Amino acid sequence: MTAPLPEGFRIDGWELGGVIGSGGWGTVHEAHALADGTPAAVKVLPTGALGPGQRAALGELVAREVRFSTEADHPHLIRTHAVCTVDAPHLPELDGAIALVMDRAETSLRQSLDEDGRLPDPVRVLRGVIAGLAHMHGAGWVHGDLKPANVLLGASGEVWLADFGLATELDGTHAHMPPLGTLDHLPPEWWSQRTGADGAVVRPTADIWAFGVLAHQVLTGGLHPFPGATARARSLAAQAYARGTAPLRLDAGLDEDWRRIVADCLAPDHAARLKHTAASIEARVRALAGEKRARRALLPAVAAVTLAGALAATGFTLLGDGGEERPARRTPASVTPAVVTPAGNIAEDSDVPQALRPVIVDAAQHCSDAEVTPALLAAMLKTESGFDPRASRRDEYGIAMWTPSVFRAWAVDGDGDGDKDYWSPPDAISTMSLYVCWLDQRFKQAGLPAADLPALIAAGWRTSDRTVIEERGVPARVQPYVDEVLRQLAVYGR
Ligand SMILES: Nc1ncnc2c1ncn2[C@@H]1O[C@H](COP(=O)(O)OP(=O)(O)OP(=O)(O)O)[C@@H](O)[C@H]1O
Repeated sequence: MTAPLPEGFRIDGWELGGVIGSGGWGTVHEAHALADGTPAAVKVLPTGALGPGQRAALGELVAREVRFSTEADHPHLIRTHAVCTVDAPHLPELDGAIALVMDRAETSLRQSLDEDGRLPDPVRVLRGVIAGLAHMHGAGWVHGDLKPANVLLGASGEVWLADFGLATELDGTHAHMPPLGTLDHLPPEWWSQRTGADGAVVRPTADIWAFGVLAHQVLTGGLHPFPGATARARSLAAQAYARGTAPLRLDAGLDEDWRRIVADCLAPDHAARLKHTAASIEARVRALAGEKRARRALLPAVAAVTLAGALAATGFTLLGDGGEERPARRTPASVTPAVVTPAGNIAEDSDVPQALRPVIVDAAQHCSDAEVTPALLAAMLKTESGFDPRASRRDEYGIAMWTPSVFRAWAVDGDGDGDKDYWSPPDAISTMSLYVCWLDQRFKQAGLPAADLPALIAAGWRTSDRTVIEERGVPARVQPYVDEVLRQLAVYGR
């Protein structure tokens, strides 16, 4: 094994700290940006000692990782910020090595399960994992190596999928990948597939199987769903189950809802698993997490209002005639007596239309970062459009005033009608939540002051993540907008 680069070594604009760990291809270091101290992790992949075949394989892995990471920005996918070449003529083994500069995680899910067994909030972690996976599949990618070691956990509670070396773009309904992967998370059909020159066929249903195994592990403090002392034995048990010669025996500690989700993910073959997409599993996990959270926080009746009811009550209908929606003006929300507002929920006596509240609460729950609350989303919507789904201004449209090109890059189908549309409040608000969640994480990673995050998020929404990070605060030109959001936030979140 090559000795690591020394602490203090500089690669382009980054200075290395201590070693975090090593994998099959290289070593991961702590690091920070010389310009502003932004923490990062740098994966150093030496190429010197590799034979030509290995070097080509490594080049391929890096190219996939980088291409994926630049194309698939998402709050639950780790980002590669830069790819550099190590310039160290005095260290021949490392000279010319590839260095990937990434978001820095605190630990991995593997490590947390090994050290702590049961996680404090396993469902939140699973929500992050399935949201990242749903985004990948939606963007036409398969992860191909989903396992606890490839789920990284950030210092502020971020949940990131990592290691996209095996991520492969879907080619129609499946893609090919080299036969690597990890025994413990490979679907049973993998063993009967032919591996031609292109490698094994990998389909989204393989990730769904892997999520089923991972969810079982996370919910049971690390137990694999199939018995066996070794990965080989467990995979044989999974194959026996898939052939129908052994039943699926999930841990007795799983509650009924989770038991159903895990069993669906572990449907015995590709065809049976096909009907459970990452998006449908994500919706079930979110509903489960939302229900439990709502019960815990004793939310008012909003959580029970259905989306359809909410839409009908706003006068917003989704019509099939040429895809045109015809929203009607809402009647003002009726004022109800003030109640104690759980932190971040919307004050009952505020002017946020009642019918929009479940939509906003649901969208905020999609983000696991504490700053993205229903009250913050409501304050931004009020400031943007006064909650008017038909609002427009230059090239910004709808209740969240989305610029179409930006919306397209992030779009979420919040109302589940198969279309992503900024005129639809659930789509516009869910997408807003996803985007501000990402802004929040960017600003935390950049080390901006935690107390300023709501203001910074509002500023980032009006400008960009880069502008706010470069200015290390709210740019003067959007200060009036930010002040208004904060004023509304104080009213809604009190
Ligand atoms: N961005 C990151 N931030 C913090 N720690 C990281 C980051 N990426 C990887 N690590 C940690 O560094 C160690 C090595 O990771 P690496 O991805 O190189 O290998 P691996 O995933 O353990 O194995 P392999 O990639 O060979 O399957 C692991 O402990 C991993 O949790």
